[in-house]
Amino acid sequence: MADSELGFGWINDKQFLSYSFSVQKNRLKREPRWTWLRIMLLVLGSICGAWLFDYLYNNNDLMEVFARQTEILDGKVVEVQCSEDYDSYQRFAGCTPVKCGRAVTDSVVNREEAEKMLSIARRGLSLGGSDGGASILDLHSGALSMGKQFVNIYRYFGEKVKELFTAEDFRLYSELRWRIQQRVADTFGIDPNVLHLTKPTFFSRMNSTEAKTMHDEYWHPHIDKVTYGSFDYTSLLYLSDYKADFGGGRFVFVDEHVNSTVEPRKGRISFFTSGSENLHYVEKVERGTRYAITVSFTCDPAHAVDDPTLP
Ligand SMILES: O=C(O)CCC(=O)C(=O)O
Ligand SMILES: [Fe+2]
Repeated sequence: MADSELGFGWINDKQFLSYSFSVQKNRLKREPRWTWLRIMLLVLGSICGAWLFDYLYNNNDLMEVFARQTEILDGKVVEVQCSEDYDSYQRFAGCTPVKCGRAVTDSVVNREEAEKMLSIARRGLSLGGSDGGASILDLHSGALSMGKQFVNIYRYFGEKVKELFTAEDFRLYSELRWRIQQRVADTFGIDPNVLHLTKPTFFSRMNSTEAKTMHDEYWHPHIDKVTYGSFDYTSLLYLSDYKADFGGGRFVFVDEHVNSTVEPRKGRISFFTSGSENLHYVEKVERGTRYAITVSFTCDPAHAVDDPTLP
């Protein structure tokens, strides 16, 4: 065979055979190293790719789950350092937070009781509702979202309200409020009797309808002590289930490095000291409807309110 037919004009058959043998030998020698290098590059590339995808397309904030919807928590408590917010207000020894933190429990209110509270929320909110995605009903003042404003259900609907709620509804509210108060006091090492219910105490209903007024914009980070003044300890009783009833709408504690979420679960109570050590927001609800009730406590007897009662 002529050299030219081989296509390698500058070597003959014998040279070619010996060349290809030595190339194969070298390749065999090099192959394990190259294979490992390729695998390592592939793994590294995949990790970087996944990280980049997550960074570009998912929420950029680092998040950890404090309470997952599927968990049943007896009581999960995390202590955080108290902010100085409480110094701007009168301090009440044995009540004003000196130990601050956040906690979640699924064992204070059962799902049946939460279902009954949900029924109260549905009935009350059926009278009105915001044009945007967030409606509230404040049982204490009677404030109900209506279109782009609020009305007083007790004045606006008069007798109709009496037909809507029963004495049992209000009894249940008082019973659950007292149980929550005891758990809050126990967790933060204070006497439950030094705590007072404070206003606003309200049901909330959130969905994905576009906001029409600033009252619909529940997703801004805020400090309850600043927003509501009298609050020292905030509690939230969730009346629907994250994922099953709605998407989005997780509660988020905003922290320096990693935010942490509470996934609502029917009957779950999330409670925390109300200062800036517990800056938080609610994620936008993406689908379905999310119900909750805010029940909060003050140390200041001047801001105490009685339990709501039948008008
Ligand atoms: O519904 C929630 O999870 C929180 C609501 C809230 O932050 C508030 O009412 O101040
Ligand atoms: Fe809040």
